[in-house]
Amino acid sequence: MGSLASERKVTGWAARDPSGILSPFTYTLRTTGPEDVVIKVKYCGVCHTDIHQTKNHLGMSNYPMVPGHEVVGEVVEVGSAVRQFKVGETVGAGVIVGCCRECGSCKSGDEQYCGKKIWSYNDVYTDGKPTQGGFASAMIVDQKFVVKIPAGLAPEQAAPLLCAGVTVYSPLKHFGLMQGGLRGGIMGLGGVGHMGVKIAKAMGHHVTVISSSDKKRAEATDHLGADAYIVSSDGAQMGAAADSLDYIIDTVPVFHPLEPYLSLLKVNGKLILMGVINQPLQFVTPLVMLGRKTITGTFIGSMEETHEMLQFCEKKGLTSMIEIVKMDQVNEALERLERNDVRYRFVVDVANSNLDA
Ligand SMILES: NC(=O)C1=CN([C@@H]2O[C@H](COP(=O)(O)OP(=O)(O)OC[C@H]3O[C@@H](n4cnc5c(N)ncnc54)[C@H](OP(=O)(O)O)[C@@H]3O)[C@@H](O)[C@H]2O)C=CC1
Ligand SMILES: O=C/C=C/c1ccc(O)c(O)c1
Ligand SMILES: [Zn+2]
Ligand SMILES: [Zn+2]
Repeated sequence: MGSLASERKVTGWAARDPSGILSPFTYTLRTTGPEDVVIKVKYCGVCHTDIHQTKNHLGMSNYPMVPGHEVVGEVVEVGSAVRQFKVGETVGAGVIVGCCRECGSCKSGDEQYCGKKIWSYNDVYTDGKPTQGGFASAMIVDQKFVVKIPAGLAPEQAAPLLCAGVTVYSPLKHFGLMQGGLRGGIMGLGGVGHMGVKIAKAMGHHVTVISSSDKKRAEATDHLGADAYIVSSDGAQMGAAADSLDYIIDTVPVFHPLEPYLSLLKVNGKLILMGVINQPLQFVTPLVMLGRKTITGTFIGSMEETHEMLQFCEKKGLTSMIEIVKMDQVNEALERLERNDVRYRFVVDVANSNLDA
């Protein structure tokens, strides 16, 4: 690591084009500013968004791009104005690393909805340099976007919580869906979905998994604690669950009809969209009007919610179900993730990887 005065040279694994294939890439991090925390990356979760971004699914990708926004590591240096973090502590960083601090969202503590937010990768920082993510030996992050990892959470377990975990926790809190006894549906049992089951169960909800196949039924009920499991293509199972759910967390990353799932909601039920889908979805309006139902979206969570969620997970003993890989296996991991072949989150063991391989 360089000194406070110099820029740091780091190695990450970057996509170079929409093939999304990652390879070693060396670049420099900015000189540590007063508010900056320098993080030696230990682990980084692999989110489906990493695929959307590296493969340019949204048409806004810039290359070379080092993905990764479920970052856990060790503080190796802090700027002169940093008081809440100390060298040696285990910390995390997530999807955004900057905001305007002036707008309504920033002032109300919902900085993730800031119109001038800065993404942890595939964006441009205030110094004009590209932001690069956590598939790298180090990151430098403004202290506002760094969070302490509770001692009761293993670092590799905590990594997926920095995106998948807070993405579920935030809407449940915001929409007043944290009280026990609610009946929730989790659509898409993947990285976000499996944390949805765990967090909703820990809140005392009856949880139904809605999956595209029967393959995950046993794990969903026996390992994750789901109370029910529906295969979305099975009309009888879907019909039997009509008008039964207070909310559905929809994590499906591809185009899909909404009407079958709106029919599962009770009156006043909420369909909470999380999947990044760059095609219009549709529904006939009576399905929403005649049950006063809500279709809404949600985006990660605030740093305050991230802190709260980590405390909640530690208190409830929640862990993510992960498959740890080294960086030279990351391209295979991304392929498997895209093929829905992971239970349920890949986590890259960055610190023990040979990044120059
Ligand atoms: N809004 C936000 O803030 C966030 C959004 N995201 C987005 O949410 C989505 C899910 O992310 P993540 O959980 O990491 O992804 P995963 O790939 O881990 O999980 C997605 C799940 O959706 C289901 N699925 C996958 N492909 C299909 C398909 N072709 N048809 C039907 N169902 C399918 C599978 O569940 P099953 O096998 O049960 O059908 C799969 O496990 C992504 O689009 C991601 O970009 C992620 C984090 C934050
Ligand atoms: O995985 C975290 C980010 C999700 C995300 C949500 C919406 C959007 O337009 C994105 O580009 C990413
Ligand atoms: Zn993510
Ligand atoms: Zn703002």
